[in-house]
Amino acid sequence: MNKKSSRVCGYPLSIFFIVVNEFCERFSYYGMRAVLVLYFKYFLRWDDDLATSIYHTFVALCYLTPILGAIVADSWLGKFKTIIYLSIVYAIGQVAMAVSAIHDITDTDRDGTPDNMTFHVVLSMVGLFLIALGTGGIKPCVAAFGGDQFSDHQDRQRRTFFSVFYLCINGGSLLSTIITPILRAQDCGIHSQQKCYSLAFGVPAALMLVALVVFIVGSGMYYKAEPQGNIMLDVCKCIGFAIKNRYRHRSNQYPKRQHWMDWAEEKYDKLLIAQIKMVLKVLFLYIPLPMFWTLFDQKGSRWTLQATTMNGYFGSLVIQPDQMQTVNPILILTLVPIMDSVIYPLINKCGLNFTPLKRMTVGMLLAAIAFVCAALVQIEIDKTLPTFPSTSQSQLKLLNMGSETVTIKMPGNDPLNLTAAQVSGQINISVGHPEVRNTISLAKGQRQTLLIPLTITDEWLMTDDITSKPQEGNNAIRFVNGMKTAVNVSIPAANFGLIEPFSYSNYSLIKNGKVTFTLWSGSQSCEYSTDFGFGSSYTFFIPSTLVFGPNCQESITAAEDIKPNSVHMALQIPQYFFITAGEVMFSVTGLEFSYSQAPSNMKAVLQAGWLFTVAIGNFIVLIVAELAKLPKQWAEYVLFASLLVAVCFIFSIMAYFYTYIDPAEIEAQFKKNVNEDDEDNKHKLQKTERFYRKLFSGGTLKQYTA
Ligand SMILES: CC(C)C[C@H](NC(=O)[C@@H](N)CC(C)C)C(=O)O
Repeated sequence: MNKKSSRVCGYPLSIFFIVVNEFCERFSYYGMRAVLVLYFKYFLRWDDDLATSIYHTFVALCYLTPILGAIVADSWLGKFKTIIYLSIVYAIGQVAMAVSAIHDITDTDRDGTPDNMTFHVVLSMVGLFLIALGTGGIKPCVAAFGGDQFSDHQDRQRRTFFSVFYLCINGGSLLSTIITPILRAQDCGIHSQQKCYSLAFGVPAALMLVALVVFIVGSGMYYKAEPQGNIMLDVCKCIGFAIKNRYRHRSNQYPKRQHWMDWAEEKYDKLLIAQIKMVLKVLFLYIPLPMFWTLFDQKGSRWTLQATTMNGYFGSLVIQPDQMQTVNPILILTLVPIMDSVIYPLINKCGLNFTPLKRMTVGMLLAAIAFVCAALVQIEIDKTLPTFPSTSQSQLKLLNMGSETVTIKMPGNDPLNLTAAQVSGQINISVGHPEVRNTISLAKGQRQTLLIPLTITDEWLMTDDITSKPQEGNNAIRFVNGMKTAVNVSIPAANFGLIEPFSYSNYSLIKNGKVTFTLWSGSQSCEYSTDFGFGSSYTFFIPSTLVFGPNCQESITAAEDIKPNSVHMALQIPQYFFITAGEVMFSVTGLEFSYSQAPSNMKAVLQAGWLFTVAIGNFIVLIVAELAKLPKQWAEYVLFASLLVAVCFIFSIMAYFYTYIDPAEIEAQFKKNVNEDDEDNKHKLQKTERFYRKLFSGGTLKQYTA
């Protein structure tokens, strides 16, 4: 094999183009993904369920298409051409997404909304399909192509390459997940200014083109392994023949063979059989691995939801719940160099042989620890959550809208004095109590507020209050108007509308931070400013005594229906730390392991097998979450952690019996022996065969040194 491209510090120069390509491609992918759900929801106007389902289907597809790309690369086009062609498909997909997000194209009435939504939906779905084909298709090829650039003796350099490759993945994704949401938030358009999704998709499209150009520029420097015919078809036929032949010779009269694949020997090349054995051995080892990804991929779902129930104020910096996910790539950028240059060498110095499979096992355990941390944080959060009424209970609040003190006697409760404009705390009442006055009807499982009018003999009003934490860390706000005139309340982001006298508005969701409400009654106005945290709910009461003017703020009463989140988001950092440390040990190692243990003609196929474990992991999340349906979130985290520990135990046993191989060495031996036909070499061939028979039945070929 001639792999003599120009070298810098012992590394082939060609890998520079490959890692830059990966950086740009991951920027493109994660940047587009960061705004995808919002595009579905706010541009295509889909509901939450549809948006989430299509999003997850897209992500799952991105991890299924690697198999397609790998087969094309290993059997037909070779990795280089596959990367070029699929990158073009990918870039077209990104451009289609950017064009689909230009509202002006179909906005014939120029009101800012597209008039032919079908056009935008179809174009974006075609775009997403092409992107899934492209990103998934090239993924196993780029990693394997990078590995191909190293000579067989450059194990150490190749390991460093996979670490740098992983750094580029995370550098690109980190940058894009910060940048594209900012681009989306800009206003742009020809006839009307709207949120700029076209720019948020356009920049990733441009980066994909850059990735393609960079990859082509390096063309003259790459080592390009030629595909060796339709290898996947040969593999399938060979396996099929071995199974059939074994079945035909099932009777005891036929001598047993070392490995069931040896039953293909009558028809197939010994080298191919040996290569299939190598692949099957690794694929067998992959069986427990999806469980790691099951936990890992919950960062983007469960953990982000957990963050929405937490307080994101870091001093003057406010972190939004979904921004917590960037902790993962940030930690990757710091942990990969630390592991490579400090931790692993230190472990080595201690005389421990920290083999790839041991690293992966430890990575799994770290992920399980991360979920135990998540469960502990959840228990803390649960302590701070309001107690909502059970199905046989009602909760009632009283708000005295009058200017006199009233005394309220409730069955089973002490008399309660409420001064003017005062709101009581929650009162728990068992519904169906015989003494409850029939003038108010309490609803089971509900929180309600009884608005006591200015004149006590007037009709009493009951409001239905919020019975769950507002979603996504928002604050649910409403106004009660105790004045004799209607009041209009607005803020730049929401309008509560005109609130009639002795009436109340619906809840509006408001983001955290300082908000100034403007109250209008006729030509008179009043400004009311307040600071919101995350996940609270308030009822603001406008009393009959309100005097519009500069000091009006003091007359308004804020009744806290749900406390703002108090458990700090920083408490999620340990779980992010453990899952990322686990990822470095598991994923970076697995990437390199999949390359190093694959036969030369199936490198991309094994990379695809590795990525397939990610796809399966994502499906397991859906299945376990559906089946388990645990009432407490912390219990679900503990369940996932326990499942991973169990799987990790099985994996460690499988790993114990795994023998590391050097595929290049095995292949070289077979090729050499097949080419020589004298007696001596026939003898050698037999010796080699005996050697590999021993190997595939569990002997030790290569002592792995980290
Ligand atoms: C499944 C992984 C091999 C995918 C890998 N992801 C990461 O490296 C993450 N740490 C990135 C983060 C932004 C989620 C990838 O190739 O994207």
